[in-house]
Amino acid sequence: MLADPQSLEDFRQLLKAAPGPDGVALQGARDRNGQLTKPPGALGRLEDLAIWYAGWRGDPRPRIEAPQVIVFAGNHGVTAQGVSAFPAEVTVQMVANFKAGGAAINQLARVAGARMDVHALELDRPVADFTQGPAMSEAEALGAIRVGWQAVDPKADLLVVGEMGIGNTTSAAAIAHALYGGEASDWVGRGTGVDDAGLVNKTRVVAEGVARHARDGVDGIGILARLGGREIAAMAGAIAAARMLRIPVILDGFICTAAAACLEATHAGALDHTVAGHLSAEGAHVRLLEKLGKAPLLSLGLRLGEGSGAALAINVVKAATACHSGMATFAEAGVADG
Ligand SMILES: O=C(O)c1ccc[n+]([C@@H]2O[C@H](COP(=O)([O-])O)[C@@H](O)[C@H]2O)c1
Ligand SMILES: Cc1cc2nc[nH]c2cc1C
Repeated sequence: MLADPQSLEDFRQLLKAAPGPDGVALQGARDRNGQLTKPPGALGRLEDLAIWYAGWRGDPRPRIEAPQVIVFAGNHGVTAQGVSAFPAEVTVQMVANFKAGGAAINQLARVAGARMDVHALELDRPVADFTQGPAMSEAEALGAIRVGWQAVDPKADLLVVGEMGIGNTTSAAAIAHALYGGEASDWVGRGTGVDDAGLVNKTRVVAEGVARHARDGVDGIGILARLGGREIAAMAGAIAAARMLRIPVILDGFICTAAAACLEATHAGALDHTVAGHLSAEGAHVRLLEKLGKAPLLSLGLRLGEGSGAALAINVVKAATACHSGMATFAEAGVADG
């Protein structure tokens, strides 16, 4: 069994000591890719995806049979500042909807052939409003990271982490601003649909939070605790646990990517086992992905969260490995290889 992080410092050390891809499997997959019945490079990014996946799984001819989607939910004290177009009660109501199978992510997980788990994190106890103090104490952040860590099925062969949390685009914008600087307005978007006045207010809230919490010596994990939320910390924990288990991860939208960015800021390379599933319509997602050097697989104008864009991208990664592992080589098919 994968040992839990015992403290935030332990979590930092685990990130640093995490395994890389299997070099032999990577080379085997590259060699196989060069022999498949297609002009070199003709499957575009599907080829890179299949090789990347093979390296992390340690298998030059892998199959995807057990994808897992995990949705984490959390509530945010910063909603008291009027930063969302929807009331905070929607978080608990949507959790009931996930459990009843009625949300978009239930349908998308089913289409992708993925198992889906839902973890609601202390919804009756929102994290603190970060304009007033740290969103979470170290102990609270660790607790949420551990929920995410333990939620990953060691037998899964592909992972999507998604979230539900009214107010969490404010938290994600504050994380991005704290990690990458610029102006607060560079990172703030409309979330569930705030109007122009709402956007101005949200920008002020993000600027205040970052001015209060982003100081020299506060790393990605420190930022995660001070400006994040339980569902955001849980996503970070799950992404890190997947790395220990060599399970490739597909990142979802703006909030999921902000959670992931906290890991990369703490230890460069911590996201090498991840791909960006899609580009969210939340304005700053494109900037965040650029900072991480990740090109999204899909761009469909989604801005839902829940893991929806990443769940759609499971089908793309599955298609990439199906081609890679199922296609005949030139020699097997008796096709002239130019
Ligand atoms: O994934 C995204 O890029 C995304 C963009 C905008 C909104 N959301 C979802 O909307 C909620 C947060 O929006 P807000 O306006 O309450 O901060 C939260 O439940 C997210 O899952 C998600
Ligand atoms: C209805 C609703 C569903 C969501 N799913 C993820 N974020 C959401 C926000 C709202 C408001």
